[in-house]
Amino acid sequence: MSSFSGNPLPATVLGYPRIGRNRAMKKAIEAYWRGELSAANLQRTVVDERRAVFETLQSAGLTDVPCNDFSLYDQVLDTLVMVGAVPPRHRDLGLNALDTYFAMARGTAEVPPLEMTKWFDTNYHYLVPELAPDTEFTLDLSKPLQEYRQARSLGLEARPVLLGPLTFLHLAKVAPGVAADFDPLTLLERLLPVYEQALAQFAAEGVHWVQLDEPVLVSEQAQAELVLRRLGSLPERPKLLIATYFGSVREALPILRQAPVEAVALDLTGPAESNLRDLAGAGGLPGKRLVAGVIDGRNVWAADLRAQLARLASLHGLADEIVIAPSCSLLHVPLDVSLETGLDPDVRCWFAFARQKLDEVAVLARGISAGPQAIEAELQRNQEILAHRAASPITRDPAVRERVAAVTPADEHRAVSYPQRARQQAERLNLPSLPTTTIGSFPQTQALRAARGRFRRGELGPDGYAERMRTEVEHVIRLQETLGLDVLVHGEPERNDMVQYFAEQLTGFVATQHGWVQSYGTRYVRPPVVIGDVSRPQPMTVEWTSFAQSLTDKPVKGMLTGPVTMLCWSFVRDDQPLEETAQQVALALRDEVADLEAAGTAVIQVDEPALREGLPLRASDRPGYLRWATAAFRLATSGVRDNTQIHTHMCYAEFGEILSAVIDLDTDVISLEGARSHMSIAADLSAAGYPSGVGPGVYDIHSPRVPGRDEVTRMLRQALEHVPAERLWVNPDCGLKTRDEAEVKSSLANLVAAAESLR
Ligand SMILES: Nc1nc2c(c(=O)[nH]1)N[C@@H](CNc1ccc(C(=O)N[C@@H](CCC(=O)N[C@@H](CCC(=O)N[C@@H](CCC(=O)O)C(=O)O)C(=O)O)C(=O)O)cc1)CN2
Ligand code: MET
Ligand SMILES: [Zn+2]
Repeated sequence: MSSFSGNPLPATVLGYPRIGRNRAMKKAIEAYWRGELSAANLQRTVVDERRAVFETLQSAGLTDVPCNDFSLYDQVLDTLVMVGAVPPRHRDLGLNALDTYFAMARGTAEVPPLEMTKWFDTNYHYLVPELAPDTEFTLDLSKPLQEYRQARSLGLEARPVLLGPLTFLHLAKVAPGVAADFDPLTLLERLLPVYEQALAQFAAEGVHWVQLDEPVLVSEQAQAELVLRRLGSLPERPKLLIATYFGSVREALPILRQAPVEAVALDLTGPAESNLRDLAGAGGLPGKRLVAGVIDGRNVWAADLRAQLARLASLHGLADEIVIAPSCSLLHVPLDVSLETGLDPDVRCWFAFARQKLDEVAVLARGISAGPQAIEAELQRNQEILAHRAASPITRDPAVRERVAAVTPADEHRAVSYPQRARQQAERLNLPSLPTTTIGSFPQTQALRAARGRFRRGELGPDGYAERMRTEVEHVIRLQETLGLDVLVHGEPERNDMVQYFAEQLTGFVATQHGWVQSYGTRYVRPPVVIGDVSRPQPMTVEWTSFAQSLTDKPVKGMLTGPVTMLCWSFVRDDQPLEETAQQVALALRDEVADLEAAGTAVIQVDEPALREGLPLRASDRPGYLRWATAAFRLATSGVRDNTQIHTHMCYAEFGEILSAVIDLDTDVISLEGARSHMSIAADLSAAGYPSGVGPGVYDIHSPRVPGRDEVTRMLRQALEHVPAERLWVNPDCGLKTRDEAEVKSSLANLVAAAESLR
């Protein structure tokens, strides 16, 4: 589609990716951290990349463009700064505003950072505000105003995006040292005046519209009426768009209808399509603008434009005005599919990344304003692409389907129960009590990544690359032996990422070259795409694991990524239930597990860090999800002999709601993250009747801080109050890939010393 020139169309986006062209933001911010770029030059990059996005949005022909959706790290952190809620420990460092910001994000030698956790059910992580009964709020509107003024200088009347007060308070946690029963929502009366001042300042600046993001309305309505009434009834304010996303608003719909605001954004994709029925049933949004989220903002499939036009037509009369948009910020999809020159063009055209989604909203807007005949050519081409995909043999593999159909309940269960297996495993492995291990990855150094870069560019041949990786594996094995760890790992040096690495080897997935999506701060991932039935043409990890095992007498753990995590961190098919794809991935992994076992691997870890993240936001959808998710994991792992030990690992989780699912996985050992409350997870698991081995992470790998021996010993003593010694494992709380070798050495030495002192 060519770029637009003509009247602006009733089309917008709720937010756009901010990683910059060619990952410019990552590169600039990390250079600043290393002291290689000045604050002024960092700011220059921000302005340049911000401008590039404004220009992209403008050239796509959108009527309304957002601003303040850019960020140096995270939009929740930006909101925290906007309302002046910097925690005392970061404020007291006495740093300038920029360095205080990064101190909250990353911590310093003196103080830990804010906690990081998942943004709803996505793979994006935000920083968790810490609030206390005495938290005071003061307004700092400089960032939103700066972005607004930049847009205006480019001839754009942009719409500042603010995270709304309800969502901000819901996402916050109780500050350290404050009673756990303190409810941040009680600060609403103190926070609302700051939002009122913000709206007043925007009005004084001449801002037309402000977008308040309140995704929490999808699951929580407490105080919503009050907030919308208070902000809506301000005398001097810009028009207000209340943006909801990640699901249908149900109970919040009457509140949004009644609220004295000018516009509401609703997710109308996937299961949230029920918003459409509810809207019609409720009599629409009279007197308001509806920002209709008809384009899926979280997945990468080209939209069915004709179907969306029909859906938009059904909205006729339900609002005063319809503006077409993606269902949520485009933060969660890659920038531009036209960069993917490595993809088969016949497949590439099935996808729409952020840039292509702009064209989709624009073309739909044109179809609505000027009639479908005005976009006949686009509709035609779109139908051809969809028909081509539906008929493509790539999408269906009869052999895979037959195998899935033949799965029996027996395939999803270990032959004997845990106590019996545990005895046989203990005999085979002969481990000391409180066995020590790590979660899999060792530091992914710049040198390793550079070697992979040279390999990709053809400057290093496959043999040279494999040799380089073997050298690394050997180094990691020797290091672990020197440290005295009990169950070793090969270190995962050959993996670009724990999901992409497997996707690159499985039929049915495609990986991208440039499809970066922000995961947190300056850490990005390239989620692969499931385009067809999944199968495993050949073993994926056996050579590396066997090589590592050949170097040592200690057991080396095989290391795989589980079916649920493979799907949660990929873009999934929209033409079949997730459950079916999960079974396909599980069968591929089951074969890998069998091959590892046949090669002599006695311990196999299948990571499921995303099990919690995949939990549906709505409680009523959860049991169904947990049923198929745990079944897929067991399908992948229960084909082994009794004396093969299956581990899993989970992180980034509030485990409370999934404890019984964790038990249902029926693993022999689980290692868990729990940076804040390490040992309470041990208590919770044992209270829930968890029967098998558990390694509650004894230190936080997200921070460069090295834990002392006594600290680790203390943690283990706490854990021992809940977990009997013969079932307690000693490990960090996640993989070590983001750390450097010096930190890893000292931390693991202290970990091993602590375990030994307790034996
Ligand atoms: N998929 C996924 N989701 C996840 C996690 C995860 O591990 N994977 N963990 C949690 C999030 N944590 C994360 C932790 C670290 C990184 C991370 O380190 N990302 C790297 C990129 C990792 C990667 O894909 N690396 C590739 C490409 C590296 C690269 O940039 N290469 C250069 C070339 C290097 C050179 O020639 O010098 C280039 O392409 O320009 C590789 O190693 O092969 C980064 O942003 O820097 C991401 C997420 C939750 N979600
Ligand atoms: N085995 C993986 C690693 O150690 C597990 C990471 S979970 C995000 O990196
Ligand atoms: Zn982890």
